[in-house]
Amino acid sequence: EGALDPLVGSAAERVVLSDQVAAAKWGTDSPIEDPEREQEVLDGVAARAVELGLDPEEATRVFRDQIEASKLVQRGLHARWTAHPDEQPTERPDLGEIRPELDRLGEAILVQLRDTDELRDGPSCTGHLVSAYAHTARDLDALHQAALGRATPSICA
Ligand SMILES: C=C(O[C@@H]1C=C(C(=O)O)C=C[C@H]1O)C(=O)O
Repeated sequence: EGALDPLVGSAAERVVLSDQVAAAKWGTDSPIEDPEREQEVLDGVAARAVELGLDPEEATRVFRDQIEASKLVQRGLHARWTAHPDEQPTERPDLGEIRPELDRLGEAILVQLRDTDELRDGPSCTGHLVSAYAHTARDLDALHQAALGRATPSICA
């Protein structure tokens, strides 16, 4: 397993969990983009980054990309469900139960950022990142591959 595989794997899990977010919001008034929740996520990330000895600005940059990737999945799925009503979700998960799962993955991502801090600062980062992306993306469909691509560029400093 490559050095960045766990980190990119957690980013992929967050992208896949965004399917549940998309289903929770489908057919409701809840918009895909919720700036207040985004700010909460980013404030929490910055505070936790300091505790872990990470640069809070770097950690925040990584999470802005995680958030954009999640919205990419949600927009992609809502477009798919509009075009193909037979694929619409039949059950609506509770957003209040999914957000703690997103927070749990966020913690994993932060710990993995800490564990890879030195490697990510060095010249081998891009190679490790491409390799981790390739391993991880194999298991994803095109939408989630695109989202993982959106989630990962900020990983190398
Ligand atoms: C995932 C959500 O959708 C969007 C993406 C967010 C994220 O990735 O953390 C946060 C708020 C929303 O803009 C959500 O509403 O929880």
